[in-house]
Amino acid sequence: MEKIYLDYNATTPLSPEVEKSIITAMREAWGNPSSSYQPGVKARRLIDEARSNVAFMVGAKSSDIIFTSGGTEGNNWILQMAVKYFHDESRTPAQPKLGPKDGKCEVGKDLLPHFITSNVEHDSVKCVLEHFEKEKIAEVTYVPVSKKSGRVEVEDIKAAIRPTTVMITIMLANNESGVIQPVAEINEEIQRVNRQSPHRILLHTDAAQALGKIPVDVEDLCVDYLTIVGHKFYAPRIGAIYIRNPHKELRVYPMLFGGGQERNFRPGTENTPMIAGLGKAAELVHENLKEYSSHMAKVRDYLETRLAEEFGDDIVINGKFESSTRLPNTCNVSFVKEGLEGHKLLSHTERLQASVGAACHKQNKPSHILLAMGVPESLARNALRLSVGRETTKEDIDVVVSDLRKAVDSILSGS
Ligand SMILES: O=C(O)CC[SeH]
Repeated sequence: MEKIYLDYNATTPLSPEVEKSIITAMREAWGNPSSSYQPGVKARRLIDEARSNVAFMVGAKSSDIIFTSGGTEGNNWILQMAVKYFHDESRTPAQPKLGPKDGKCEVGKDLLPHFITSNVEHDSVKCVLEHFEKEKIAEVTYVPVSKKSGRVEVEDIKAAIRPTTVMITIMLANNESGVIQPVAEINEEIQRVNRQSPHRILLHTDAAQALGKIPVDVEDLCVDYLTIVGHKFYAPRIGAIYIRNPHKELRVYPMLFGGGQERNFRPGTENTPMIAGLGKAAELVHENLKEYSSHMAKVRDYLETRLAEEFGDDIVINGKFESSTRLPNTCNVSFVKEGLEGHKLLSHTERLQASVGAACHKQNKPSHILLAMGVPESLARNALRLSVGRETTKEDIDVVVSDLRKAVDSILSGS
């Protein structure tokens, strides 16, 4: 029987237009983009067009966009650039910043850059910062999200600032709960702090889960860096980063060295077909976001209505708070009765394809993100993450709810 895919936060298929653009680029723009003859010129033209479309999607200039292999590279690179920026600035104790106590650095102590982040970040941010701590490359404050909203609070971020704070990195929307983080509010406040200080606190957001679902605009968000991930918005497995005015305002510290591509910021012969696909996907988002978002919200809301009709008080929706908003496509639901662990439910469904949390997390452990939001362990263990896509229909939802009913009954009856 045909499967119903409800794991679009894990990854998305290529949209037909994107697939076509990739194939065309493979066939017609196979040249090295640095070559001056026709196949190379064609490739260069496709790359420039893609850069422009990616920039349009996030309200940036083309020159602010640098292509990468994906979100993990982008997040690693941006965090490493912040460390280099800190030492370049040769921050000295003589220039205290707003700090938790008297705002003074400990004179004579080797200063380490300090990062502020949340406790619900994706591993490609969380693990980098943990590595920085372990290797004594940086200090990190993990600001807990409020259990009343699933969001980090602006005041808690401000309270974490130290004289050595070099970057605040908060994801724009969470991959498991869908909760949208107050990145614009935080950054507007930090811009005020920056205006009163000799040192700039850099501002980054991992926009992986937000792109293609909600509006993402670098000026509205007041970010200095933003991570773009293709395979969450029907593009291929490639990505990009946004840097505000690279080398004019913010210095770019390459992680890779080589043949000069990407203005020497990120060398390596460009992956023209995948970049062309990313550009086409970005163009589709720029043109159709309202329609995509509205459809996904309708279908996700229908899903939650049907789940409530079918299971009543035997389920709890995680991440649905009065004081915060969620991505339009994400539903995180826990089954209350004992024995209904998420992974067991999925093994008993016949048609549903979904996950208990992030694809990169161990499926049989309760999600640290749900625990961080205050979801009791028993419910975190029994959670399913259901994320709808552009093509998901209400008929699909009816099938999924019926599939879950059969799975629940089968587990509870011991069959
Ligand atoms: O499944 C997710 O939430 C992230 C995978 Se990159």
